[in-house]
Amino acid sequence: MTSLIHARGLIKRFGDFTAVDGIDVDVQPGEAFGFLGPNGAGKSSTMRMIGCVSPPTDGVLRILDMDPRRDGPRIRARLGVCPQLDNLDPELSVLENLTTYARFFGIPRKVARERAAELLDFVQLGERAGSKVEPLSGGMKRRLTIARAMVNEPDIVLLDEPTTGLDPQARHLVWERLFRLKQQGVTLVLTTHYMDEAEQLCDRLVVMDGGKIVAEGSPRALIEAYSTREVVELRFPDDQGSYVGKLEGVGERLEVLPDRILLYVTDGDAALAEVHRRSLDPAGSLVRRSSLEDVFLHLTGRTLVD
Ligand SMILES: Nc1ncnc2c1ncn2[C@@H]1O[C@H](COP(=O)(O)OP(=O)(O)OP(=O)(O)O)[C@@H](O)[C@H]1O
Repeated sequence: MTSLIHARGLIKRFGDFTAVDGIDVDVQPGEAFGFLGPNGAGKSSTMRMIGCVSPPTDGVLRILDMDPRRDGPRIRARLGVCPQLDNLDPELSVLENLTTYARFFGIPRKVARERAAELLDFVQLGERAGSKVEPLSGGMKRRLTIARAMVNEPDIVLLDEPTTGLDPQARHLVWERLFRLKQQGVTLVLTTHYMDEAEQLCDRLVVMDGGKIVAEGSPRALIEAYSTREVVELRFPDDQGSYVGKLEGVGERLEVLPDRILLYVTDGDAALAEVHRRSLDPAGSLVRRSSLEDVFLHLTGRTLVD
């Protein structure tokens, strides 16, 4: 089967800084594929390359069997994109946000209106068609962005953190719509911080950190591969000084490797937290509270404290 997305040794540099460091990715038709990882892992940079808005610095990238460096506009016409910022037009109504967007793809006005109305029903915003965007809640805006991404009947839908910043109920509504799209056979590629969502939605996941893929597989396989029977109890007081002491106290339950620390947890959703050496102080003994917590939060959607 031909991959819809095929990347080999894909690299993105910003000046001297390497944001995406030689990753390999293949996404098949109908697959829900997730990029998971902490802030700054390189997920959005990867998505922007796939979305043909940012050219790769190096490596092979083929989307829909085309080369983004040559065929960007043709590829973009067949993608649906939900960026992290909704960038909806506040001057336009909910419906017009879709119909205007449809015009960029040369979709005839009548078809655009019909399609937009159907999509608004699909994302449960049919009753808001005539209202302006601004009074909509964050979750509604996100659903509208998903509808907008579907307006050109795309071959691949790219979603950059579709549920970040939403309250649990709004998150659930967005997620449920995405699940419906997946059931309809739409190819989804998304980034997320939440392992629980990734587990429900994604057929395959890559975990990114420091621009590299550090783990890959089905959500279940990843959880099983990185779980142990041991329950790690970590409590982090606010004060950073005593935090270090506490951490040393549970040190035997952390696996400290030359380039990273592995933290194994099995209290419910087992997950792997990888903290690279950059989160250690020069002596290699201090783990900053934010790093461990952030990574754990990003992988599991839960905090370590209590
Ligand atoms: N245009 C840019 N110029 C310079 N550095 C950038 C640029 N875009 C991203 N970066 C850097 O590249 C790294 C990866 O960023 P990226 O946004 O891809 O990470 P991410 O995994 O999507 O994180 P987040 O979850 O916060 O969105 C970060 O250190 C970021 O500061």
